[in-house]
Amino acid sequence: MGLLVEGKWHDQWYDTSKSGGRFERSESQFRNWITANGEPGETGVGGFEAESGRYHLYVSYACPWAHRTLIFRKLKGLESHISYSAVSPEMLENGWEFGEGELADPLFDANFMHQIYTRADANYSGRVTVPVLWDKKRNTIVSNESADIIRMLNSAFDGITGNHLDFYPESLRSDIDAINSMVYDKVNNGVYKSGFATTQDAYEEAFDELFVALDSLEQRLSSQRYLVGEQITEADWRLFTTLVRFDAVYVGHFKCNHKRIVDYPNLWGYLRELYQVAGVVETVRMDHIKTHYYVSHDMINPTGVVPKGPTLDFMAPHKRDQ
Ligand SMILES: N[C@@H](CCC(=O)N[C@@H](CS)C(=O)NCC(=O)O)C(=O)O
Repeated sequence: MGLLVEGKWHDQWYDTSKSGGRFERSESQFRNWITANGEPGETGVGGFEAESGRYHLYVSYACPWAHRTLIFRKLKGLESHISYSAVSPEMLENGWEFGEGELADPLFDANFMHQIYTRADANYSGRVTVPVLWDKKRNTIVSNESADIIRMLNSAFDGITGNHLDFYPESLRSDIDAINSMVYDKVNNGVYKSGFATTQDAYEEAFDELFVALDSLEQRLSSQRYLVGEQITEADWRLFTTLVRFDAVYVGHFKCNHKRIVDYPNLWGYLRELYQVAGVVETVRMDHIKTHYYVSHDMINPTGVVPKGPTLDFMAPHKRDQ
């Protein structure tokens, strides 16, 4: 694990010394926006129009942020329009790396993800994260922010695909934004704040906030089917990718062990329902998920031994429609 400083790779773990042992996530730096006709999008930069075959998505199957983008590519019918490839699950001294066969880099045959970043910006300083949405025409990174990428995929290509499913409908936007910001801080990022904390206080603070949030989501899902009512929105997919990793990884590896998702009847049924949505199961690679976390974070798990369990029956009937 490491980062680029003015285009040079440095192998170093997150620095929590100035934040009282707290893990602080850095902001994504590539924030361009694809729109139907290339007009500037939400972040104000134009010139990236939706075109079939122009863009490539680099993901890790292990990563919950990248996983969101794979789900949107699938549900929005973009498979023949946006190519994708996955990196190896182990993230070691060179950061994310490409592998053999389906884990190779199909565009440049690069060895490491940091080489994709320096192709876009030879002097880039910052973390080398996935997902990355690459523009084959302008030879640069459109975006390395999953929250932005799923918004683009939600609408920019509708004229090409004819798929008008809308996971961010106008009338629900303020509710979606509100739940997203709580879920991001306490749950999506909350599990990382718990797992990467280097002091007892920082860990307990993140842990307590995480389970207060999960309790409130459990409550919410007792009276409504999805996070903002009766239709699946972006907010549900953003929560899903954390929930699906929770019992297999976050409970043990990130010490989020007050309760498992299977102990919450509503969250567990909801998780199974989302998992069973057509197309989603192919985006979930539990082998990559477990290997990535347990092997890559050697300051948390120095032996790199990957636990065999737990057994999770995501296909059991969810009965959320009753
Ligand atoms: N805000 C980014 C976060 C992406 C992110 O942190 N990805 C992790 C993998 S789960 C990563 O690549 N970490 C490498 C690092 O921090 O050096 C997004 O949502 O796209």
